[in-house]
Amino acid sequence: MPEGLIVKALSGYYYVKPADPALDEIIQCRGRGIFKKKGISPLVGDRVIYSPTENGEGMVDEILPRITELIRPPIANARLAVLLFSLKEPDLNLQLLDKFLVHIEHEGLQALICLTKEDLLDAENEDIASITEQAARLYEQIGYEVFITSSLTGKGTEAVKSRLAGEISVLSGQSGVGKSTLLNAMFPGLSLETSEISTKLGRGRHTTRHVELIELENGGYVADTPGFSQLDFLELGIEELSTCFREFRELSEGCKFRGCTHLHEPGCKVREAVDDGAIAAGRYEHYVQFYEEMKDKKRRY
Ligand SMILES: Nc1nc2c(ncn2[C@@H]2O[C@H](COP(=O)(O)OP(=O)(O)OP(=O)(O)O)[C@@H](O)[C@H]2O)c(=O)[nH]1
Ligand SMILES: [Zn+2]
Repeated sequence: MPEGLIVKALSGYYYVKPADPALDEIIQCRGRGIFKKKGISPLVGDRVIYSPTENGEGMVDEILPRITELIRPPIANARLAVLLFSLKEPDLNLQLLDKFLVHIEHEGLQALICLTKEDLLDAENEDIASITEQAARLYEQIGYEVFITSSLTGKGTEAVKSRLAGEISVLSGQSGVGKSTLLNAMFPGLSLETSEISTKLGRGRHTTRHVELIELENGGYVADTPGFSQLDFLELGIEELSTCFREFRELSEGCKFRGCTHLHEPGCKVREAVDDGAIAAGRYEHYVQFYEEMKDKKRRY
């Protein structure tokens, strides 16, 4: 039976791209009734076994094991989360970046940080230039890949492009940080609509949503949906939060108390590292803020 990739799901149909490169037509498929009975739903990004039916359509018979599974957006097998944060317009927001990173760590994806609109930094913006450098160095030290990009000058775009090859990626970032513009700069054939145009039409690009994978010319796929649209912490246990701060993980094993929250317990290695400067104060501050936010939510629900 042939294998394929679900690239779109809409109105009960799954659109499957055959794995065989000789078959370049997308096949419109239904899912087997058994999936529904078992409470399984095929997802965009699923590798599946399908069988062609007489009417030129097909049937998804089997879903191959997933390596990751996101709920919002509903996508299987994405391995890379590309986080876009503009250096200006809007200003770099490291608290939001850390929030995204918590979610990505929780989902088990790899994060790739793109600091966009580098061309907007000029001689008058020395402060921002040094904040940018510091941020890039900080996140690299923690173990993330960081790219500084400009879709206007092309800086960094080739490097990001080659990282997307062969991967299923989700792009995340606030509205206006340049997601569509970056995709267009990397893959001119795509001609994605950017914000200016959609505001003219008086509606956001992402108002009617179905999830779809955009095939890239280098064998990668990007989800055409804002990734991680829901950034509340409802799915995350409060005790899991500190494990989503990568640089806390190993250190926390040395904390005096098991289940140390790193807030006020004596003998806390994480807080010691903050005092020594081994953990950035800003990251720790965000940890405390998110912790409080989660505690608050628990009280309300
Ligand atoms: N100067 C400069 N402007 C950019 C760059 N990238 C994007 N922009 C501008 O930023 C605005 C928003 O860009 P989009 O690509 O539409 O942003 P988006 O993240 O896709 O936004 P949403 O579709 O709302 O999620 C547009 O006016 C772009 O021209 C860049 O590298 N440099
Ligand atoms: Zn601790």
